Amino acid sequence: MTEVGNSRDDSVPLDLLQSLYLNPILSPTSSSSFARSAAPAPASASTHTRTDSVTTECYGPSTVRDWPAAVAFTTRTTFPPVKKLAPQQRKRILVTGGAGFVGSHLVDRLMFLGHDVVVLDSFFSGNKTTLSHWVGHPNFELIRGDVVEPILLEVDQIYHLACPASPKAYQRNAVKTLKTSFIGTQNMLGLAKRTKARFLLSSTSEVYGSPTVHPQPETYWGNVNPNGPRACYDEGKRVAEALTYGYARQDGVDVRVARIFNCFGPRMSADDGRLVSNFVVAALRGEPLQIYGDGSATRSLMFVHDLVTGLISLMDSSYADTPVNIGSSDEGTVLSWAEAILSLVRDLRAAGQISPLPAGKRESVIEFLPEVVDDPPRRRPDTTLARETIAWEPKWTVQAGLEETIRYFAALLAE
Ligand SMILES: O=C(O)[C@H]1O[C@H](OP(=O)(O)OP(=O)(O)OC[C@H]2O[C@@H](n3ccc(=O)[nH]c3=O)[C@H](O)[C@@H]2O)[C@H](O)[C@@H](O)[C@@H]1O
Repeated sequence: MTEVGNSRDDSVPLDLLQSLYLNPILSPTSSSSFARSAAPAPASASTHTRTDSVTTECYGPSTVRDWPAAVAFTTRTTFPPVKKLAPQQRKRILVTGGAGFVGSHLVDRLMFLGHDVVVLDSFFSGNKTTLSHWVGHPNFELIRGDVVEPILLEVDQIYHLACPASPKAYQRNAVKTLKTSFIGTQNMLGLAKRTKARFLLSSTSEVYGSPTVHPQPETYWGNVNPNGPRACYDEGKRVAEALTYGYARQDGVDVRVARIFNCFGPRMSADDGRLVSNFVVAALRGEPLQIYGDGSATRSLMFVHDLVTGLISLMDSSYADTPVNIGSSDEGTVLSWAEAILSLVRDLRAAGQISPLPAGKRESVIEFLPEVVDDPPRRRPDTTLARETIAWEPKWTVQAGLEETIRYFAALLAE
């Protein structure tokens, strides 16, 4: 695969995207000018060069008159090349939670496509390093702020992603998760109403709870425990959906809702707590892969570049009637995913693509722990609607996505 995207207009070369999360870490010597040689620029691309600084010879009395232009260091950063869009095509896009795992990949894509991107993030579960490569770019703005506070901005589109997504993170502060889902979504819908921006809510497969219908179509209303440990997220996202359609019906806000199914990829944090990051990190460290329960629960795994393509396709489509499942049909048991990850790590090690096991460590084993409360026993999206309305379906195999993720974590752990 050389391009990522759904159509000619929204495609970005894969190696450009990779250069922002993989190449610089894998080859430290290339870090100062990464993307330049590895990645061909798209046809109509412009490169911005930032030069902060002036001279390093400013300490003698003769140069004092140059103050304050002179500073004591010189930095020079070449930004990755971005498309140059005509003013009528170029949008001002707000991404809440843009410093998070999914948000940062979405921001990379929107930046490469040539838009003006504003990120609003509280850094509760996001991380500044995911976007550091754009800081200072004229098309990019990073605001530290919490969506539970209203904000005044002028934008054309809002991708509302802000909310911790891993069960470990969203259960850590259940009330905060609920406030983010309700008040945060209300604030962003209010902003959409005022600015007439199109609004996309990142919802979740967790609105289906422990499903009694399989696979899950958007018409299924779900089976959620309203007061269990996952309720803060499941019910939070359900009320966020209700609010979204409330603003659409009552105030004419132009809305889209994506129900996201088990996404993984580079930039998940090593202690994120979800299946793929936990198993990959454990396998790389030579520690046990811990399965909660007997490993028979199923999940359908989707690689992050596919998700981002789905989000952009949905935002830019005319389909606004109902939520749309964005997920992969590649369903497997938790045990089968653990075994697949162990075997891929073994193969990549044998091929010399990642470093050998740490000294004194043996290859990981699988360990079974007690199951967690209300863990959905199975999950697979029915993606007919996505195919029919936004012409989207995943292009990455789970194996290709896992290999990319393993290389990323191997590089991260080696740092
Ligand atoms: O993407 C989704 O559809 C939703 O799924 C996730 O929830 P969950 O499916 O429980 O995600 P994981 O924490 O990755 O767990 C998947 C399965 O693996 C198991 N698991 C996870 C981690 C681990 O170390 N061991 C283990 O056995 C879990 O018990 C569960 O059965 C996230 O909570 C949501 O943000 C997201 O919207």
